[in-house]
Formats: sequence, C-alpha cells, structure tokens
Amino acid sequence: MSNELVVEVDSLECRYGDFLAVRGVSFGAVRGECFALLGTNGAGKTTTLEMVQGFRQRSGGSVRVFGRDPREQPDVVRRGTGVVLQQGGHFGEISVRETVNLHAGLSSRRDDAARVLERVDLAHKTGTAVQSLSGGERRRLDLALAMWGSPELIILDEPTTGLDPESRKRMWQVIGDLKAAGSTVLLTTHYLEEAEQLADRVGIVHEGVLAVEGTLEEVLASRPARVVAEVVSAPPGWWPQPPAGVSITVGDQRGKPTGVVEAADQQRSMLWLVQQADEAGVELGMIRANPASLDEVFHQIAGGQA
Ligand SMILES: Nc1ncnc2c1ncn2[C@@H]1O[C@H](COP(=O)(O)OP(=O)(O)OP(=O)(O)O)[C@@H](O)[C@H]1O
Repeated sequence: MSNELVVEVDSLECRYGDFLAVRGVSFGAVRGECFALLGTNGAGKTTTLEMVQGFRQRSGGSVRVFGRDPREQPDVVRRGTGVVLQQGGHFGEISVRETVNLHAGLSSRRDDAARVLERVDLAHKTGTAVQSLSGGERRRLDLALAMWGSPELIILDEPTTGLDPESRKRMWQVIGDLKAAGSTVLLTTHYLEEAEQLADRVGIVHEGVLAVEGTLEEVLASRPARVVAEVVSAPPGWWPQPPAGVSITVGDQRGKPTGVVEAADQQRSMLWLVQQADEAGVELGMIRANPASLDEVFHQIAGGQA
C-alpha cells in the first residue's frame, strides 16, 4: 500500500433544504486501501459517497479524488472509478452478457467479459435476462460492472445487502483481490463483520457527523476496555473506590460477586484492580480482559452514548 491519497474528504457538508445531512465529515483513503463508512440508517453515508463521486452538490468542504475535484473534472474521476450503487439500475429484458457488453461499450477501460463474469460466479448465467436473476445474482452483476477494467477506485454502497452468507463471503474475496491488485475501495455497509473483514480503516457516521475514524485497532482503542473479575473471598461489600477515568460496576455472574472495571487502558484497569485486591487481602478468581468490539463501539455511537 502506498501513501498516495486517492480520496480526500475535508469538512464535507450537505444540506437538503433546511436539513444538514452531512456535517463536516473528513477522511482519506490511500491507494490499495479499503475505507468503510458505517452508520445507522439515514446517517449520511450514501450522501457522502454521492458527493465523492461528484453526483451530488456539496454545501461545504472539499473532495479530491485522484487529486481532482469531482465536480470540476467529473470525466477524470468517472474514468477511474467503478461504482456499485445501493439500487443498481439495469434493463430487465436484456441478458447478463448484453448488459456487460453495453457497459463495456460505455467504459473507457478494457476487460474480458468471460473473466469478469467468472470472477463473480455468473459465468453460467450469461444468457439469462437480468429480470430473471435473483437479488443476490443482480448484486454480483453490479459488482462485475464496477470491477470492469480494474478501476483505481471502487465505490460500493452496501454491496452485499440481501446476499446469503456464502455469496457474501465470495464477494469479500473478490473485493479483497481487487484491493490486493491496487484498487482503493470505498465501502458502506450495515454488516460490521464485513468491515472487520475488508476494511483497513473505518469511520462511523452518526447523524451526519463522523464520530470516530481510524484503523480498526484505533477505533476499538477509542472505547474503554473491560476487565471482568470474580471475587472468591472478600469482606462483605468489598469493592474499592475507582480513581478518575476508571469505572466499576458490581454484579453477580454464576452466583459469584463480579466487578466489571472499565477504563480506556486495559492494563491500567487490571493493574489497579489486582493492586486493590492484594492490599485488602481479597482473593480474586477468574479475571478476563475484553477489548471493546466494533459492535459495542457502533452501538455506543448509534445509541448516542459516545
Ligand atoms: N434527496 C434527498 N432529499 C432530502 N433528504 C434526503 C435526500 N437524500 C437523503 N436525504 C436525507 O439525508 C439523510 C442522510 O441520508 P443518506 O441516504 O445519506 O443516509 P445513509 O447513511 O446512506 O442511510 P442508509 O443506511 O439508510 O442507506 C437522511 O435523513 C435522509 O432522509
């Protein structure tokens, strides 16, 4: 992966009438990297992707794709970009092969129809009318068109929605191969495991604001890690008073008094708890350390607790 920024988004805003749907979103994606935008319905992901493609007028901020403004040089940006929209539009009556040929005729990139259809596992459907494809097969056709000619940038708006788990995994493989071959991938998804599989960097958008952005490790480290400790023997009601930045919740798990200690720093939480127990002569049983999961980070942000 090089450090060359293929997509640069800075303080991006989009207003629909009085409603500010995207509020100062900034992120970047370098060559060969996958950046995943996550967020609840209506968070502003599609609007952001539309502004990146130059389809939608922005109300503020800047976008650069291949160093160009997609509103000022749409041809340059479109030549190097393949797109899977949330709802792909196809002519239903024509066949898969004709659809690919039509797309090939409109694209400045060159590729081989058989190779591309084989890659998305549609080689056996070339003569089938698009309207007779299943939802998942249509999604794969969308990907075939987006990957045509191995574009520098591939924008995928919920590419695997409606796919069965097996097809989704195959789609991930194709996207992973495109990345490995040097394409930059910009993705939105509601499947957190998809982001975990594919994304080098993730951003979680909530109500138009990019609440957190970074590598998966950075995003997970942005939330408190959790240390769960069971008490084997202790004076009744023993639990120490936590210092600033550390919280403790006392409960009961499998009939044993249990404390859940949360702090940004997992090591600090554990060290503090063990020291407190040691000084008080308390015997601790099982101690587990759980870093925050993407699921927890997402729900904290989506639930407005972040
Ligand atoms: N053309 C439009 N006119 C007015 N409001 C719009 C328009 N398009 C989107 N919005 C609003 O802007 C907000 C962001 O929409 P957007 O489609 O970008 O969200 P999203 O994060 O992609 O959601 P989803 O996950 O449901 O696809 C929503 O509140 C939506 O209702």
